[in-house]
Amino acid sequence: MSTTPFGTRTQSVPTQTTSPMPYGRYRAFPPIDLPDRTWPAARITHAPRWLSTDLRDGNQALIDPMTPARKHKMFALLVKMGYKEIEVGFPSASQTDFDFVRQLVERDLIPDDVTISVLTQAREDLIERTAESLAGARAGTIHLYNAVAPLFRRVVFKVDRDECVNIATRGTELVMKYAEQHLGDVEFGYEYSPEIFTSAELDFSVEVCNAVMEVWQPGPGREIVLNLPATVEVATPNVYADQIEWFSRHVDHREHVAISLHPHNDRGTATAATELGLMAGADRVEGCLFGHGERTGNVDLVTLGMNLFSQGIDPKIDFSDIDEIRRTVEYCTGLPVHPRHPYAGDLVYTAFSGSHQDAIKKGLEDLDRKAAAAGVPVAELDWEAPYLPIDPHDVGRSYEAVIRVNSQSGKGGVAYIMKSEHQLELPRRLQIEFSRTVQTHTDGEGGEIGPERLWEIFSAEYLGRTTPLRLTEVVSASSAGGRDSITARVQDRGTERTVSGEGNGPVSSFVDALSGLGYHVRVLDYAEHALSAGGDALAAAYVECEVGQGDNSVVAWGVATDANIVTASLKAVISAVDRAIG
Ligand SMILES: CC(=O)SCCNC(=O)CCNC(=O)[C@H](O)C(C)(C)COP(=O)(O)OP(=O)(O)OC[C@H]1O[C@@H](n2cnc3c(N)ncnc32)[C@H](O)[C@@H]1OP(=O)(O)O
Ligand SMILES: CC(C)C(=O)C(=O)O
Repeated sequence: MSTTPFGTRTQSVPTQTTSPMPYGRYRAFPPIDLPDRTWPAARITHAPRWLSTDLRDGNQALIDPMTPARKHKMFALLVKMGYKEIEVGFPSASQTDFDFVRQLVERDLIPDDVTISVLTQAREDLIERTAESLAGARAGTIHLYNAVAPLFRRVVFKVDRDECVNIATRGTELVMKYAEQHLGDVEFGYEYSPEIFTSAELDFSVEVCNAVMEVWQPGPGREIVLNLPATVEVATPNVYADQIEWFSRHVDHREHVAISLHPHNDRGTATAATELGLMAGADRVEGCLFGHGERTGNVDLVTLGMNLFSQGIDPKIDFSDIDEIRRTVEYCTGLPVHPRHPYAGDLVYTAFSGSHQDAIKKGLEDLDRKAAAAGVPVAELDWEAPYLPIDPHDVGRSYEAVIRVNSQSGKGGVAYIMKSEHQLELPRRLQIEFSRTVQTHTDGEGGEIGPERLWEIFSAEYLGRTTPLRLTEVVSASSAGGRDSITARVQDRGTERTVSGEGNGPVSSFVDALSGLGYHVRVLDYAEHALSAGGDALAAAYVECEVGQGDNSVVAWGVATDANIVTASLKAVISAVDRAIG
C-alpha cells in the first residue's frame, strides 16, 4: 500500500488464494504443431452447409426422447427454417426410430431439396437395418462412426490401431453392400465420423479417413463427408481450428471431401470452436437448435446462424420468427431455452439498468430521426444501436420489451416506457423528477414495475391531484393586441371561485389570475404535444413551476392532458401547484 499525492491510500492488488479443488488431476491439452497456420487471418464470408442433428444427437440426450408426433413437428420446423440436410435418427436403435424414418419416406414428407441422413455404428446387423430404413427415399445419407481416440481404442474397443482402421473400412464396405441391396433407386451419400476426433492423434485420424476413402472411392459427383467431431470438447477453440487445418492439409482427395464440424460444448466454447473451424477450412457444420445434445449439448445452430446474420452474411436459414422457433423446440424437447440464450432468450433484448436504457433510448431515437430524414422505415436503415447487436424486429421481437423498469433503472428507461406505452414525451427535468418517484416504488415494492403500474404511479403523482386547487371550467380566453386574458372557475380548498388574469399567453394569464387567490407561481419551463393524430386528439402539457416565494418556494412539475391544449396547460399549472403545496 502507498499514499497518493492527494493523501488517500491506494489499494494493494488482490491475490487469489489456491483453490481447494484437485486441479492437479487434469492435464492441459498439448498444442498442435502448425507454426504456419493460416486460419487466424481467414474470414467467414458465407454460410457453411448446415446439418441439423436435433432428431438424432439432440433427441438421444433428452430426458424424454421425442414422441413420433414431436419428431414430426421438429422435422417440419427444420424444413420450414431452411435446413437441407437433416439427420433424422438412429433407425437401428429402436422400432420407434426406424418407424419415424419410414413415415417420412412413405408419407412423402421430405421435400425434394432436403436430404435426410441416418446414423449407425459399424456393426453389420445395425448397418443392414439402417440401410433398410432409407428404402424408397429420393435421397439419403448413411452416417457411420467409430471411435478412434487412444482411450477408446484401449478401454472401450480393446483394439490396436490396425483393428480400429479395420472397423471403419469393414463398416464402409458393409454400408456399400447394403446400400446396393436396399437403396438401388436412392441418391445415396456417405458420411464417416472418426468419433472423438479431438482426442485422437491427427495422423491416425487422417490414416483412418484415407482408408475409408480407399473403400468409398470419392471422385467427381461422389463426395464423402468426413465429419470431425469434438465429441468431447477438450481444448481451447484455436486448438480445434489447428486440428481442422492440419487435417484438411493432409487428407487425400480433399477436393471430393466435405469437411464437417460436429462440436460439442463441454468447455462452453462450441460456437467459437465452430467459427474458428470454419476459418480453418471446414465446409459443413452439424449442430442442434439452441444447443441441445449430449451433456452440455451440440453447437447451437441458432447462435451460429444469427452470428452470421449480424455480420451481414446470409445464414441461409430463416430466423425471422425466433419466438415461434423457440416455442416449438421447447415443446418438442421438453426443455426450456434459457432467458439469456443468445438471440432467442426472453431477456436478451431487454435493458433494466439505467445507463443501458439511456443509451438504447437515444439510439432508437437517432434511428427514428435518420429514418424520418431519409423518408424510409427504420427497417431499411443499416442497424446501429447501443447495446443491441441486432434489431429485435429482425427476429420478430418488438421494441416493447427492450426497456423494462426495476430498481436498477434510470430516467431514460422510465421516459422510454412513458413514451412508447403511454405516448407522453416527458421533458428532461420531469424525467429526472418522475424517475425519483419511481425509484421509491421500486425500492419499496421490489421487482419490476410494468407499464401499467408505471402509469398508475404517474397518474397518482401528476394527473389525479385536486387539492388545494382544481380547475372547474375555463370561462373565457381571449387574445388581443399581444395581450391574453383569461377567466376561469376553480375550486380552492372546496370553495368555488372565479378568477381572471392577464398576461402574454394563456398560462401567464392564468398564473396572474391565481395570484388573486394568494398562490404565487412562476413558470420555469413549458412543453406540450399532441398525444395522437386526428381531430379528437388529446394534448399533453408539462409545466415546471416555482410555487411560493422566497425560502419557502418549491419547484415542481405539473402535467395534464385534455382535448383542448389551453385547458391542458392550465390544468398542468394546477397539477404543479397541488404537488408543491398539497
Ligand atoms: C457420440 C455419439 O453420439 S454416437 C451415437 C450414440 N447414440 C446412441 O447410441 C443411440 C442409439 N443406440 C442404441 O440404441 C444402442 O446403442 C444400439 C441399439 C445401437 C446398440 O445397442 P447394444 O447392442 O445393446 O450395444 P451397445 O450400445 O451397448 O454397444 C456397445 C457395443 O458396441 C460397440 N460399439 C460401440 N460403438 C460402435 C461403433 N461405432 N462401431 C462398432 N461397434 C461399436 C462397443 O464396443 C460395444 O461392444 P461390446 O459389446 O463388444 O463391448
Ligand atoms: C456420431 C458422432 C458424429 C457424434 O455424435 C459425436 O462424435 O459427437
